[in-house]
Amino acid sequence: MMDVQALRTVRRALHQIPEPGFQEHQTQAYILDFLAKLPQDHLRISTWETGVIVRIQGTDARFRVAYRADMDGLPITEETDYPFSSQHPGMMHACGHDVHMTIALGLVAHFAAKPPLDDLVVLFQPAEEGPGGALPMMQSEAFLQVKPDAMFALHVQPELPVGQIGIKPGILFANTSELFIDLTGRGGHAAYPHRANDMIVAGAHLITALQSIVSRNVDPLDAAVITVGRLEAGSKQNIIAEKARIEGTIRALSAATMTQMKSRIEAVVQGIEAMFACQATIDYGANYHQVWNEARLTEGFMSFVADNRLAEVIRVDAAMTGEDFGYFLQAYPGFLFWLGADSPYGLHHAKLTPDEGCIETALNVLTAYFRKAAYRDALVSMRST
Ligand SMILES: CC(=O)N[C@@H](CCC[C@H](N)C(=O)O)C(=O)O
Repeated sequence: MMDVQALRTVRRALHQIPEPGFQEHQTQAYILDFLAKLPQDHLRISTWETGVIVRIQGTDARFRVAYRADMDGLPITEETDYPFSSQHPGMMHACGHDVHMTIALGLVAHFAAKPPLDDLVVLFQPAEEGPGGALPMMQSEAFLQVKPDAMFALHVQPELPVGQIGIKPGILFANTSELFIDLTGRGGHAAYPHRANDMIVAGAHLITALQSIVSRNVDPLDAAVITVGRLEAGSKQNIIAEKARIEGTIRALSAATMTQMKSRIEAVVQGIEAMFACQATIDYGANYHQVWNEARLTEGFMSFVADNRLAEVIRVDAAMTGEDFGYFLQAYPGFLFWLGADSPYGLHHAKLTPDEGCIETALNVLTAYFRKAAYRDALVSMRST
């Protein structure tokens, strides 16, 4: 394995250059530069949009498996005390994608020097936070040329200690949909509310009404979330706002509940239109398919990691996070696991500080798993059923 200090240097370099989805140009250039310095005999490197696809030729390939890392940052102003904090104002790697990419680069470096049995494809995928790079990458010619038999990924988990891995078969992450609602009324002077149509008041009612959907319409034994993360309205304290924009996300463990929530949102929005005599439009933005871990591969991986004492494996509950890796897992068997990264602040927080020790844990687990082709039995049994 590459030495730990060199990998920390890679993570810190990537941490400094967070970029929005499909704008990961500097990140892509860094990755390509890193890859160019590795032994090239068994590597085939291509790009797709701002992503990178690396194929490592196996020595006795019976299967082709893929490992995916996401690349984009978030529009958050970093508040860590890192000497290597973000150099891109207003952007931060606050979801651990810098760590994910470092692990993927460590994996390529390891197998470039001594190739695995099966073909291993390592994907650097843009735009996980939005608008979603997995689906278009999966449909791209570049990906179809390296179509795998199975796919794997991880996500850092600040709430688990370093050395622990959290996973379960079946659903791990929720179905998600973005939510953008634009309200249009009539602007005017603050002193003449009766001659205007105030979209701040309409927006405030709408946000409150949206909260009733999960609490009053969804079966309490079913898990669902509606979060409004952004509200934009008005220009000055004494001007009545003509427009309001509400941005949020909807999550559900079942696709049927997602459909039900959308139809309730539409009814509530129609009610707001009637109540405030305004016009509303709804846009559901990017929708991510649930992350569903294939049972045989997942159970096999859990036993492999535990039996070889590579990490402490715990069976976790499903989470309401989303991941466009869910699209890959809809089409290809595989799994995603949580990697303990022990940060006092969570994902999407300006002070997220994952413990870099998690990089070593991940590489110990993944290099052993791919080196031993420990997924083969599960794939063989899936072929025969
Ligand atoms: C792991 C994680 O935090 N993923 C994101 C995925 C974003 C999905 C989409 N942009 C949305 O907001 O619905 C998450 O927020 O869970």
